[in-house]
Amino acid sequence: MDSRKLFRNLGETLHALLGLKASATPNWVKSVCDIVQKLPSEFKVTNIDSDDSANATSRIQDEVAALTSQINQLSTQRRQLLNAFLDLKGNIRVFCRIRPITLGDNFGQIRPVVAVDSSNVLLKLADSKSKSYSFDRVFQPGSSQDEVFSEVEPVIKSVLDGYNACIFAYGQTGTGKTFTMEGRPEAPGVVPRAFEALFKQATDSTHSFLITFSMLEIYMGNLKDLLVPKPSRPMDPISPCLSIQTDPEGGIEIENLVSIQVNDFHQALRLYRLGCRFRSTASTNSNRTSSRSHCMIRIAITCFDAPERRREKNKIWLVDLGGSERVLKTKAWGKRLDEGKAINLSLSALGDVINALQSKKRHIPYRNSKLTQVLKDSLGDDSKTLMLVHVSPKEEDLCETICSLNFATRAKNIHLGTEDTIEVREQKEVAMANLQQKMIQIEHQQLHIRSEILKLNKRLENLTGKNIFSEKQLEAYSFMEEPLAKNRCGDKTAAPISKLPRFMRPTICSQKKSGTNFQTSERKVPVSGKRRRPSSHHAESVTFPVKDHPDHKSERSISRASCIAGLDGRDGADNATEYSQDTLETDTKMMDVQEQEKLPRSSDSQRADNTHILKNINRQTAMTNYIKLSKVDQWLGLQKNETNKSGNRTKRVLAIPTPEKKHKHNEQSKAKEAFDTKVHSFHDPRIHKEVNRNKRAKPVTARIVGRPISEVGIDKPAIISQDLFTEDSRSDFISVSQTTEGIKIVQTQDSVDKSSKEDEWSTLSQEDVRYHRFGEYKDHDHALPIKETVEGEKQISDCFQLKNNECYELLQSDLDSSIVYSKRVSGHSTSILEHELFCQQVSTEYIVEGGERQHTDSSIQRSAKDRRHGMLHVRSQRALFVNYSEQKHLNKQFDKPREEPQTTGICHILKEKIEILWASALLGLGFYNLGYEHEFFYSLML
Ligand SMILES: Nc1ncnc2c1ncn2[C@@H]1O[C@H](COP(=O)(O)OP(=O)(O)OP(=O)(O)O)[C@@H](O)[C@H]1O
Repeated sequence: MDSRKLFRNLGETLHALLGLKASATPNWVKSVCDIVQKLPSEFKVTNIDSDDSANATSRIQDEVAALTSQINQLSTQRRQLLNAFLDLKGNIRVFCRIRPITLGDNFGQIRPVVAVDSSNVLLKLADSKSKSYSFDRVFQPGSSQDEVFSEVEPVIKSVLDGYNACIFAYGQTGTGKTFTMEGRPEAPGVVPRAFEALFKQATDSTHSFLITFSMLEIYMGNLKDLLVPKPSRPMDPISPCLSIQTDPEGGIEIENLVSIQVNDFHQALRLYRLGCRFRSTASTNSNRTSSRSHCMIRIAITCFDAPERRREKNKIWLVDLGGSERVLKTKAWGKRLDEGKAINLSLSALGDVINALQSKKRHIPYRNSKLTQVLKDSLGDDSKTLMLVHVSPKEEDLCETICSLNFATRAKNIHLGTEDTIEVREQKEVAMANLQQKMIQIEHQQLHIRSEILKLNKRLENLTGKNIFSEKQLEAYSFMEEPLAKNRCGDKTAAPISKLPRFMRPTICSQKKSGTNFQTSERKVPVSGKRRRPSSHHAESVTFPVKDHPDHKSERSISRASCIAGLDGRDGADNATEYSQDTLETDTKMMDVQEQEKLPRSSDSQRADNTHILKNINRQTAMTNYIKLSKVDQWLGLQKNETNKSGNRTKRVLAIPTPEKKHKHNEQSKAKEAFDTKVHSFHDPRIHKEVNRNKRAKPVTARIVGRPISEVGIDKPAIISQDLFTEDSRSDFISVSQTTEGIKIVQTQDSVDKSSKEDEWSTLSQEDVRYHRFGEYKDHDHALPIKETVEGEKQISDCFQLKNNECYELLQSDLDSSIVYSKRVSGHSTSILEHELFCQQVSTEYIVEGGERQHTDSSIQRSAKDRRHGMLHVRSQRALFVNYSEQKHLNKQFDKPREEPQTTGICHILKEKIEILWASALLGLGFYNLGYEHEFFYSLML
C-alpha cells in the first residue's frame, strides 16, 4: 500500500527534489517506477524501511527469533537422533586397532592378526587353528588418524548434550596407544582432535558452556596432577597426591585437582602439551618411550541454559592407559618392574569392573583400583564409553594379543549382553544408516538457517547502525563468559558454588583448607565443630602397592615419608623414569603461541593454526624447541584471577616463574611498588611453645639441598605481571596453594643454585631425606629462604641464610618433635604441621584467625663454625597467591633475594669479633650502671 502511494507521488517528489518539474514527464516517471519495481526485494525493503525503519527492525527481529527457534528445534531433533544412533551402536563401543609393522620390527614368519573386514579380526593361533573376534570397528594397520577419529566424533557430540563419556586406549605396551591418543605433529591423535571438535561444536551451539581442563596420571597407584610438575630429584618436594571423593549421588570428585578454565581449542591444547611433559615415561624392552602410568585428561562442561541437556554438568575422560606387559618378557626389574606391576594391577581391576558390569552383578568392584574409582561415573549405562584396543601384529606378541582381544570382547558384551545374530546386526546397521542420513540433513538445514540469520543480522546492522552481528557472535562465542558473568552478579559465595559441577565444587575439607566458608544450600559447612575426617588425612595420605606384602594386590595407604622414599635415588640406572623437567626444567611452562586471548575463529583458520600448533606437539621436539615459546603462566594466572574474582571456588593453581638475573632490577622496583603486601609465616604459636620446651641443646648439622619449597601465608595476594615471564627463566615454578580458615597458605618453589658446594650433598643418604623450607616475607625489602632441613643417618644439620647473612642450626630435637604427626591442627595438613614444627627456629610473624598480628620469639642457635657462606645462592624466587576473593586486584609481590655481601676472609672474621666485643662492652657497661661488679663485666667479655 505504502509503496503504491509512493510510486504515484514519485513524479511530484522528483520534481520537488530536482526543481525540474517540466522535464519529469509521465513516461519518465513510469520508467523510473519500472526500474524500482524490478529492483531486488532486499533493496526495496531497505528503501521502504528507510521510511519506517522501526517497523522493519522489529520485523527482522521477529524473523530472526523464528529462525532461532527453528534451529533450536532442529538441534533437539538432531540430539534425539544422535542418542538413538549411539544407543544402537552401544554405550560401550569397542574398536580394535592393529599396529603397523615398522622398520626394525622382528615380526616372525607369519602375521598372526589379520583384519578380515571393518569389524572382524582373525587371529591365527596355529596353521590350522584360528579364532575370530568382532568389534564395532576394526582399524587396519594402514588406517589413518582421521578414520579413527571419525568414530570418536559422535561421542564428542553427546558430551555437549550432557552425557558423561570416557574414551580410553588399551593394549599391550608398544602397540600404539599414545600414538592414537596423542598422535604425532603431522598426525594428531584423538585428544587434540577431540578438543577441536568440542570447541567447534560449542561455538556453533546457541548455548553457553563453561569448559575446564584437568590432567592427571595414575602412577604406581597414586593420583598425580600433571599440571603440577613432579619432583625431578629425590630431594625435591613432592607434589601432594590427590584423593578421590564420591558424593551422595555417586559423582566422583578429585580433591585438589587443578582445573583450568579454557576458552578455546588452543588453550586446551597448550595445557595438554604442558601435562604431557610431566608424564612418567621410560625406556623399556618393548618401547623406547613407554608410558609408565595411566594418563587421564578430564574436560568438564557446564551449561546452565539448556534444560534439554542430559546433565547440567558433565565430563569426558580421555585416557591413555599404561601398557599391559608380561614381566618375564619385558625383563623389567627394580622400578620398571614395580611400575609394570602397578599398571597390570589396575588394568586387571578395570577388567574386573567390566566383568561385573557385563554379568550385571550387584556389586561392582570399583574400589579395587584408583583407575576404576576415577572412572566410576563414566563407565556404565548412562555414559558413553569408547575403548580403543591396540594389538601388535607380531608373532612374538601373540599371547598379549589374545589377552587384549579377550579383554575387549568382554567389554563389548556389556552393552550387547549376548551376541546379536547377523540379521539383527543388519537391521541395526540399516537403522543406523537412516539415522545418520537424517542427522546429516538436519545439519544442512541448520547451516542454511544460520546463514539466513547472518543475512538478517546484517540487514539489522544496516538499519540500526549497530554492530548486531558481532554482538550476536559474541553471544554465541561467550560460552565461557556467560556463566561466570552470571556468577559475578549473584551472591559471591553461595550462588556460584552451587552452580559449579559436583566434581568441581570444593568439599568440606577443601573449604576448610581454603578458609572460604561457602554456604551452599546443598552442603552446610560447619564453621566449627567436629568434622568427619581431618583434612590432613586427605592431603597427605597416598597409596602405593605395597611390595612384598601378603596382600599384594591391594593398594595401601602409606605416609608421605614413604612416598619420598619411593622416589629415592637408590635405583640407580633403574631409576630412569623420565619426568620432563629432568630434561629441561625451564621448558615446563614456556608455551607456544601468541593468540592465547583471542576469540575462537572460523574453523578454517583454526584448522590452519591447529596444523601449525600440532606440528609442535611431539614431546621430545617440544622440549628442545622452545625459542618461540611464550609465557603461558600469564594466561594461567589470568585464568586463576578470573576465577578467583568470581569467587567460584578454591583451587590449586600454577605458580609463576620469576625472571632471571638480568631482570632483577626490574622486578625489585616492581616489588617496591607493590603496596602494603605482607606475608606472614603460617604456624600455630601453641605448637611453637611446646616445641621450644622440648628443645635440647645438642645441635646437629644439616645442609640445604635441591629446590626447597616454601609455605607462606599471605594477607594480600600477588599480581601476575607480564614482565615476570622471561624466556630464559630457569625456574621450576609450580606452586601449590592451599588455604585454611582465615589464613592463606602458599607453597612456593625456588631454584637454588647449589653449584658452589655441590659435591657436599653426595654424602647424604637420600632415602630419608626430608626437607622443608619457609619463606618469610615481612616486608617487600627482603624475601628469604628461612630454613630447610635434611634428615639422614640421624645426623642432621641445617644451614640457611637470612637477610643479615646469619646461619642457623637445626637441633636434633626438632626432628624428633617433627614426628609428632598426631598433633594435627584443624584444617592443617601434615606437611604444614611439619613446617610449623620447624618454623620454631626462626622469629616469625603470624596472623591468628582474628586477624591479629603477633610475633614469636624463638630460640635460635647460632654457630659461627658451621656457617657455609656462599653455599647457597637463591637464584630465583616465586610465589603464587591465590583465591583472595575479596581482593579485586591482585598485587604482585615478588621479592628478590638481596645480593649477600662478602662474608668470608680474615677481615670479615675480625670485623665480627670486634662487633661482638663492642656489643659485649656496651652490654657490660649497662650492667655496670645497674650496680654489677667488675668480675661480672670481665666474665661477659670472655
Ligand atoms: N598406527 C601407527 N602408525 C605408525 N606408528 C605407530 C602406530 N602405532 C604405534 N606406532 C609407533 O610405535 C611406537 C610405540 O607406540 P606408542 O608409544 O604409542 O605405544 P604405547 O602403546 O603407548 O606404549 P606404552 O604402553 O609402552 O606407552 C611409537 O614409535 C609409535 O610412533
